[in-house]
Amino acid sequence: MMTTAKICGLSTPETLDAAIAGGASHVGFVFFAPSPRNLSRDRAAQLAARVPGHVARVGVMVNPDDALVEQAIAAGQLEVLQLHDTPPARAAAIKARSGLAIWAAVAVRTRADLALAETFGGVADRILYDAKTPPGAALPGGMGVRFDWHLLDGFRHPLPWALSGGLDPLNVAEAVAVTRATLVDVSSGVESAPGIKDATKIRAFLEVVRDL
Ligand SMILES: O=C(O)c1ccccc1NCC(=O)[C@H](O)[C@H](O)COP(=O)(O)O
Repeated sequence: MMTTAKICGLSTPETLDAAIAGGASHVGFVFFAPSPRNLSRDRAAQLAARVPGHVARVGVMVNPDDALVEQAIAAGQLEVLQLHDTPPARAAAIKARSGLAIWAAVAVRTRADLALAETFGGVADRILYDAKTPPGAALPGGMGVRFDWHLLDGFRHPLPWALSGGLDPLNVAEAVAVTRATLVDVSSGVESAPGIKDATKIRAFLEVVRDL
């Protein structure tokens, strides 16, 4: 079983380059104004131009309107749209309009939360199981919160999926051993402060994933 990694919330050329050189399969660009990782269109375009063809550009958005989706796709040369807090019908409309692959984030705290994944059948191309952030939190993701990976034990995944939420270089091997995830996603766990990616931590994370 081979596992690949998405490094999310990149905002500088240096850390983007570290993710690419380290073997990331996907890089994530955040388009959500309250996030410390939010990208301007100019910055997204600058970063997108550095990404080689074998690495997929993922745009991360929170129930976006059509204007934001269009601007983000154009600026970030996006190939995948990762949608948080976006109902299935709206995700379907975004997919129909954009023609891009859709990853639906499913926020998990309890096993009951997994039921949401089923509702994206026929709509999403992948489910991203992410940890549910605390009530009232500013962000629905990217907060370094993890969920009990054993909640996925025996769950019949309705779609291809990825594991996210509170991963870091020290716990990702155990997370994959428990869940058998073939794609993992990280943001805070490779940062030195919220929104500040750390190239050394990115390399460390990707080295662990490569050696799994
Ligand atoms: O990262 C953000 O700032 C963000 C903002 C709004 C919606 C989603 C966001 N991040 C989504 C991601 O893909 C993160 O990588 C994922 O939630 C895991 O984050 P972390 O637990 O910090 O590794």
